[in-house]
Amino acid sequence: MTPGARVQAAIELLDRIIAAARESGAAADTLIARYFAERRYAGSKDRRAVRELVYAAIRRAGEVPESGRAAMVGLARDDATIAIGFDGSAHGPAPIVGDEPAAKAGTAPAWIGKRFKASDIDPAEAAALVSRAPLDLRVNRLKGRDPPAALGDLGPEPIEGLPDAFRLPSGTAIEVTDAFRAGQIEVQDAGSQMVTLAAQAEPGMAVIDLCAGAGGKTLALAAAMDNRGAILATDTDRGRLSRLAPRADRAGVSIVETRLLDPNREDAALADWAGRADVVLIDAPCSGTGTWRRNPEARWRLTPARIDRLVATQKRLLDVAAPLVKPGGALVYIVCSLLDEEGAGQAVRFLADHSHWTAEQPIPFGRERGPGRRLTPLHDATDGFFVARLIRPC
Ligand SMILES: C[S@@+](CC[C@H](N)C(=O)[O-])C[C@H]1O[C@@H](n2cnc3c(N)ncnc32)[C@H](O)[C@@H]1O
Repeated sequence: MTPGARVQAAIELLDRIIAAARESGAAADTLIARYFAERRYAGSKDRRAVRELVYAAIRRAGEVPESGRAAMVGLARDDATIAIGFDGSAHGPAPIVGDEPAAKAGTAPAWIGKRFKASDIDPAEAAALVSRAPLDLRVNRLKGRDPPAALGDLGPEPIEGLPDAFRLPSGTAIEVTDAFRAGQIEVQDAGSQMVTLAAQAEPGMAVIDLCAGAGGKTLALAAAMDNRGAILATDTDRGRLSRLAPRADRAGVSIVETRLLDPNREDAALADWAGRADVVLIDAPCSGTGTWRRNPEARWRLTPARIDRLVATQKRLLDVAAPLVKPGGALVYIVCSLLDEEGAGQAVRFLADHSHWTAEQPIPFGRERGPGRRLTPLHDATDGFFVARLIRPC
């Protein structure tokens, strides 16, 4: 593809991604995969280059751009090498005219910017939320403690405080390695590994992973438990939960039972676990403001109403989880959001509503935020998280 054809492809893709963001359609990665499935003639170098252009345009625009062309014109105004692609050739976009509208550069929609300010996220912290994330891995202790030797050539870097973690440059194709296929390593952001440590999971414990999804944290808990004890992994999303069992098999994990929950009827489905869990971990559904490094177009999809709904679900899940914890046990509350209303605010509310519960220091990472701790990309070089460890009275 010529430089012009690459810019034109990026414009077409951005149009689809913008429409999907407005209509709650498919994610950018899915749309990019579909686009190239229809264009088999594009080689891997072209695909990579177009993808880079698309993500650079997404990262640059805090508000949803008017159009794919406006997004790319904005990028071209910052970078002359991209402006060359607007060449008016057969497969390229028309040349940029003098006062043509361009998407404004920014970090987040203005209304989210205000909420960041209220949560003490300053502009430098907010800007780091849309930087490029590295690729973090967790060595699966159940299959050996050292990073697989075969990955040595990729230059794995250790991550301070996390003996099982190492970091590779973003974009490393890890899924094709034998070590990945054999379950020796899992892809998991360092922040996600850090907040999971708040569970203090040990062999023999009974643990509920209430919002287990496809099991990212479930597998880390099982490894910390040396595959001894019991984990109940639940979720309301059948598709995500169904991906957990094959991942557990690959990782050599056999202590996990999965259970699909009905939204709003979780208590009935969990009655057999009342007062039994050493730990209930809630990795709650949230706005995901802490994970924009990986899916920056997510900030175009958020609305105040959606955050209100998430806050209500988080509160409900905390109330569902409390009776499942045994006396003296712990409720670990996690969100990958930097907004206090989803993080520290929820923990404060829970402690006010549940007398005699107390908050313990959850992890030795990040910075204190209310009754818990917060990790941010700028301060901790991880995705953004809030975590609290709440103890049920004996
Ligand atoms: C942040 S994700 C979990 C990610 C997962 N723990 C991991 O580490 O990969 C939040 C999950 O909460 C689930 N969820 C939403 N509402 C729920 C509910 N009422 N009960 C249980 N899970 C719920 C979503 O389907 C989603 O999988």
